[in-house]
Amino acid sequence: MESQSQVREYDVVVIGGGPAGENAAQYAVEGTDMTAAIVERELLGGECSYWACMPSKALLRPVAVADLTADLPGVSTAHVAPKALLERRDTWVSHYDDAGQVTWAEGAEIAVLRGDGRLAGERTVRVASSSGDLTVTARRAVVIATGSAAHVPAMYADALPWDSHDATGVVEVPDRLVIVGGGVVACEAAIWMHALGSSVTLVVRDSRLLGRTEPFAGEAVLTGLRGRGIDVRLGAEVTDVRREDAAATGIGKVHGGTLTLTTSDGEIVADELLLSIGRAPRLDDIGLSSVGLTADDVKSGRLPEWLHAVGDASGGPPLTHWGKHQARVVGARIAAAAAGEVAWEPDREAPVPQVVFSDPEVASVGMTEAEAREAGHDVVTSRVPTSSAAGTALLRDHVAGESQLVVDAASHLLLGATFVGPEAGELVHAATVAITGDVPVHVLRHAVASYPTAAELWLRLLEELPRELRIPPASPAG
Ligand SMILES: Cc1cc2nc3c(=O)[nH]c(=O)nc-3n(C[C@H](O)[C@H](O)[C@H](O)COP(=O)(O)OP(=O)(O)OC[C@H]3O[C@@H](n4cnc5c(N)ncnc54)[C@H](O)[C@@H]3O)c2cc1C
Ligand SMILES: NC(=O)c1ccc[n+]([C@@H]2O[C@H](COP(=O)([O-])OP(=O)(O)OC[C@H]3O[C@@H](n4cnc5c(N)ncnc54)[C@H](O)[C@@H]3O)[C@@H](O)[C@H]2O)c1
Repeated sequence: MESQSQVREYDVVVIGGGPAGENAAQYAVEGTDMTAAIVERELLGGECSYWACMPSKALLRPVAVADLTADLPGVSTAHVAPKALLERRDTWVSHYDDAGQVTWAEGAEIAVLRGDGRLAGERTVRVASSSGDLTVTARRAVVIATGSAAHVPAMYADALPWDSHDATGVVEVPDRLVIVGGGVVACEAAIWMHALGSSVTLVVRDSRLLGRTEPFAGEAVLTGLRGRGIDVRLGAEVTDVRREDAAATGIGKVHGGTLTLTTSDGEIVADELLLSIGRAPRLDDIGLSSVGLTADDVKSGRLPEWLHAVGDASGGPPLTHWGKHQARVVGARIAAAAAGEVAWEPDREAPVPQVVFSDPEVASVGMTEAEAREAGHDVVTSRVPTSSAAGTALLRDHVAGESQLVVDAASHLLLGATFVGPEAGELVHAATVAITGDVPVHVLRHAVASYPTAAELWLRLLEELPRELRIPPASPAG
């Protein structure tokens, strides 16, 4: 039990024990004699382990496999068993018990301090818990890794809508579920909730799904969702929400009586509403003003040398792998500085890949065609049906989607890539490597993929590029 006045000192103190915070602590002290502590107020492992990536993918994978068997002659068609599907989810979230992660932290010699962490001055963090306050000072660095929180506009608040915790932690499957939003959470949750038995309506304010990806990817997902019986209303604005007897019944349970949504596309009556309209860094109430900083300072990286921000809290792309990458970079910087060295880093930021585990799967990295043009590149693209390689066509009977490369005509360098269809998430990594390593497309043509693997789609994409991109660009005159 901590006493009111207890003070402890570590080399590195991390506020927030999600994947980004855990990696920052680990990479800062690993192989050194420095000490680290992670302050966590809920479960060590964060959103990703219990309420986001892990449960959502545990729910989606069996659905994808069942879909595949329905499109693959030679095997019997499998069906989703809702109770077993939820049990699989429970296993993957360790029944909401973080003992395994605590064992990992102890093994890495990282202390876990339970409670609410707030900055309380330079290199100082106050940890408040039911067992009293603890003051922790950091000899070297403090890392903010507090994650992000879902947007809930005032219009929705009284209806107590579901957020992603409820959707990934679903216990009671509502008969009629309306999902507001057309982004990643909406496109993934629609699939597992439909598979569990909900009749799903997606209300999308924009004219397309997955607005930050190539338009052809959003169109393929729209066709996929509608094809499985999900009602997708594009360009529909919600103007009013009413609910009878809203009640805080608990995570994943239906939060009260019937809901009525008034939208520009008519009235929708449902048993539950999942709000998935984006997230924002969780930077309120972490004591930034005690060191003269604001949330904007954190998001724009204007921080004193002892303070760092990683993961969703940094305002960067809210993705686990990106947060973990930032954390490895920051951890290495802290370790190097403590040794009087400077950590090696590439001279530009790595490209950010993302996989949307929708139907069909969408994977992208780097710039879209529109982004590349906007950035002033002379752009060449090549787009082919994802079924157009023997290896992709063999994966199932009907391979939906197209895939595309975006290339800079002057340098022959890959600027971006999007894959839609089976194995998209695996196909995109070669693009990430090519962009990170500045491999021009005339060289990539000589990276031979095995026949007949899905990776041979790369050959199809590269062959579709103009012939002049098959040899090195002419050197600039002079
Ligand atoms: C439904 C869903 C599915 C997703 N699927 C994927 C996916 O497949 N792939 C992917 O890359 N990304 C996915 N994401 C995004 C991913 O979950 C986040 O990018 C990732 O969890 C961010 O990690 P983090 O460590 O920055 O923050 P978090 O995982 O949010 O962890 C932050 C931790 O800090 C703690 N904390 C916050 N404030 C304090 C405080 N003041 N004191 C003490 N502790 C505090 C919180 O309790 C939490 O444990 C998904 C997100 C959602 C919502
Ligand atoms: N597979 C993955 O990698 C994965 C899965 C789930 C979530 N995530 C991460 O979580 C983040 C949050 O996901 P998300 O789906 O909540 O956000 P998102 O940013 O992906 O999509 C938000 C959607 O809500 C719409 N919207 C915004 N404000 C609105 C409003 N007031 N009314 C109606 N619609 C509105 C947007 O137009 C968009 O369609 C994502 O940015 C993503 O990085 C990743």
